[in-house]
Amino acid sequence: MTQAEPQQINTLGIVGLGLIGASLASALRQRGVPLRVLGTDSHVESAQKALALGYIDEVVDALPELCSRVDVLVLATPVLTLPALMQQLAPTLHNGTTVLTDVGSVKGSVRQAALDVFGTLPAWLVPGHPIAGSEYSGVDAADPSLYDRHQVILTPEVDTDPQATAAVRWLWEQVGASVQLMTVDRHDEVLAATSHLPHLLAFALVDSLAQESEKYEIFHYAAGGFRDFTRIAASDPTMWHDIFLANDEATLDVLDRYMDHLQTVRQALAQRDGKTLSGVFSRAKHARDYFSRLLDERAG
Ligand SMILES: NC(=O)C1=CN([C@@H]2O[C@H](COP(=O)(O)OP(=O)(O)OC[C@H]3O[C@@H](n4cnc5c(N)ncnc54)[C@H](O)[C@@H]3O)[C@@H](O)[C@H]2O)C=CC1
Ligand SMILES: O=C(O)C(=O)Cc1ccc(O)cc1
Repeated sequence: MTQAEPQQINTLGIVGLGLIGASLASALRQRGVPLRVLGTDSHVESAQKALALGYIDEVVDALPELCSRVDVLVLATPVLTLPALMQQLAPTLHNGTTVLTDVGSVKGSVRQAALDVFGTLPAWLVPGHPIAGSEYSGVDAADPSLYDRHQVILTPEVDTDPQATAAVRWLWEQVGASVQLMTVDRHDEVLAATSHLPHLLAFALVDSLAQESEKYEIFHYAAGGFRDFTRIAASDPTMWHDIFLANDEATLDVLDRYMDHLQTVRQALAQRDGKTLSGVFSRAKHARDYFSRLLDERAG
């Protein structure tokens, strides 16, 4: 499939200057991409800090003005804030001169919000999701190399303007990312398995152990595996509240399958069935070894 050439993009807008939004702005700046970047954040100090650090060129708090002054507008706020933002932007976006994209970790809820607000899926809407991030949040966590050699998934629909998709692709490629296209449903299913379920397990494990009688004493002995779980469990509660409520169905599906498998493992342990346990461990190790180069590349 040939890709459309992006129309000239001169001005970018970012709503939400936290980890993901400010990392994008700082990466564009560090790489010398010739774009004027306007931004806003409901937390006034975050926008001022992004300006002071030179990540953005101007703070523009009024959403209609911000939208009307940019070629591409990126929504980089928690997933459940997106319907209200789209509602506020709708009158300005109806002109169709601005490409709208987002970075939300769930895509079905973004599509539904667009349908609710616009009555149809607009040709200038290109939902997206950078598969890059960390347990840190806020403008202070911005990292200009965050997207380097990482993937960004875009979920355009059949009626999406190819030039709008090309513009968003171009943007992410400027900061070192490689762009993949996917359907919304496939995105939410894959991310439920590879990102949302692991976060749910980490939150639940750390919460459960922290509630036991020794309380926090066990954290003194956290090494290796448990330490890795605690890193994930340090992720932002607001962001993950929104992700799980927005992707509940796909997460429940994969959680149920995982719980079935966990029951099998539990039973094997209760019955001292070493053969079954070894089978589980060997297959898991084989999968990790097989994909280790790919996984290490992404971790860099
Ligand atoms: N943290 C991560 O590792 C990743 C997060 N994402 C997605 O990116 C989005 C942003 O996440 P982060 O940057 O990590 O969160 P963050 O908490 O670091 O930044 C979000 C920013 O949005 C601002 N904000 C919240 N509501 C707003 C509103 N109504 N209007 C204007 N600003 C508002 C907050 O003040 C904050 O500065 C989320 O949708 C998340 O699902 C995607 C990939 C990775
Ligand atoms: O820190 C980690 O382990 C992550 O997995 C970061 C992350 C969080 C949410 C996303 O939608 C994508 C990446």
